[in-house]
Amino acid sequence: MKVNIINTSSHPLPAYETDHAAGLDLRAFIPEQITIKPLQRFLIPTGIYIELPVGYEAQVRPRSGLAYKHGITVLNSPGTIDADYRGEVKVLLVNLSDTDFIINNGERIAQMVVAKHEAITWNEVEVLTDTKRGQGGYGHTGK
Ligand SMILES: O=c1ccn([C@H]2C[C@H](O)[C@@H](COP(=O)(O)OP(=O)(O)OP(=O)(O)O)O2)c(=O)[nH]1
Ligand SMILES: [Mg+2]
Repeated sequence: MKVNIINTSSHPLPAYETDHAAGLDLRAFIPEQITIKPLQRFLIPTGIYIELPVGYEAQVRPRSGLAYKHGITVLNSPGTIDADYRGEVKVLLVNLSDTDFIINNGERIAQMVVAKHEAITWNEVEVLTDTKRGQGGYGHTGK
């Protein structure tokens, strides 16, 4: 599927890094570098603008390596890019480690998965159908 994109950054377009990867890696488009201090959050520009087909969304997800090695994750994970959004794609990173983390311009900071979604309409009723689980949740089935 072809998706319209404007790239105002000086970096390559978001890309699948392996043949069958689900996520397109997003690169930081920042002046030089930034430092994210412990527990600090940072909204990082990518310099890209996309136009998703109606019925699709893009999810902004963490990169596992950054999370595992440095405690860097996407605070609002998964971030949601709506099909009608025309602004710059931005990545909200947070540093959950106890040390500063430096991000350089052009570094791959997150990944974006494009997915189909349903648009529903509500059928408002008085009673919902019965199930074995019923209203049990939040650990209802045990540890
Ligand atoms: O990680 C993200 C999440 C969102 N967005 C953009 C695209 C999305 O379509 C828009 C709104 O996001 P969302 O609906 O999650 O935020 P909101 O706080 O509900 O804002 P709004 O009132 O604009 O919907 O912000 C990003 O660039 N990156
Ligand atoms: Mg919203």
